[in-house]
Amino acid sequence: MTATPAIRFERVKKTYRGASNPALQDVSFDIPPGEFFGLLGPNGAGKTSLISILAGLSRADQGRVEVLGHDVVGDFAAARRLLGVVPQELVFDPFFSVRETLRFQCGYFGLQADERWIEELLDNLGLLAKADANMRQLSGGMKRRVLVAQALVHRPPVIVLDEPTAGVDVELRQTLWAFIARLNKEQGTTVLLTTHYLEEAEALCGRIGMLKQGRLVALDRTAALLANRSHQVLRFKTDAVLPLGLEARVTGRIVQIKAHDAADVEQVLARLRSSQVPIEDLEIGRADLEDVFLEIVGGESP
Ligand SMILES: Nc1ncnc2c1ncn2[C@@H]1O[C@H](COP(=O)(O)OP(=O)(O)OP(=O)(O)O)[C@@H](O)[C@H]1O
Repeated sequence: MTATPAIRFERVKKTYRGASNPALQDVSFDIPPGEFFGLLGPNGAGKTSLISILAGLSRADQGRVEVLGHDVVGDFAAARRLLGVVPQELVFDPFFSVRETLRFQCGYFGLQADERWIEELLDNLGLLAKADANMRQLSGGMKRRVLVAQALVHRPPVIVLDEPTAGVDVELRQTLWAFIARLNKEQGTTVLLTTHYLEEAEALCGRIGMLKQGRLVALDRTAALLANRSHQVLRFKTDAVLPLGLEARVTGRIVQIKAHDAADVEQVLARLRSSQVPIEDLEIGRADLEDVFLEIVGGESP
């Protein structure tokens, strides 16, 4: 017998009023307990819509969504209590302190505040020094840390993070991921993450789903997604303009070109040489998740 999935999406459809295209079209997949799952897709693919339905903030037109077997509509209170949601937007009551915000959140779930756990959260998220500061006095990065603590304060077995690292500094990203990875590993907490940072998803997520225009276009183990790509990638830096017709991914000075075999590599290098393109720091590597993403989702940025 298979365990009840931590999260189940079953034929979820959603079209916003007045929209010409559906935001979600027949999305179905399960996330088993204990998994670290990454949901990827370009802007407007439907990631936030799916998470809003899961969190009970929005309703699907059709389909069913469950958290550990509890329907998010019919059994809303139970489903919501099992979820810790870190939303994309920073919304707070500015008159509470950090500690009060966390205590208040426990009350929302009808639970007694667990002071030891609150201290642990404050400590692990680097918030101890700000624990008694009013929310309005905090920087954006600190507010984001509180959002994470707030999502975890009732010890949910399933955590949902909607682009938690958008625009945050390296230190917070590292602190956050170390803590979430520990909860996943040590307590078996299920994690559903959306992010535009594909290196993050590649490093953290055991399995990945990709949405495109509201449809699930890929669903596999991260390692399998990477292994299925047969090509290598030629990476180098240059300031010069590339020869016309050479298909490349360019990020600032960094150029990446697909190469299927050694003959391909030779051919690309010969073209660069004959066009007198000076190159630095040349390396040949494996395709990464960004290559896979671009191949599946088709040219739209993550
Ligand atoms: N409240 C709304 N009313 C109308 N249309 C909406 C609403 N929210 C989202 N949409 C539309 O639904 C589609 C999916 O949007 P959604 O925010 O779910 O995508 P996303 O994958 O989270 O994008 P991003 O990466 O930019 O956050 C988009 O076409 C968007 O314009």
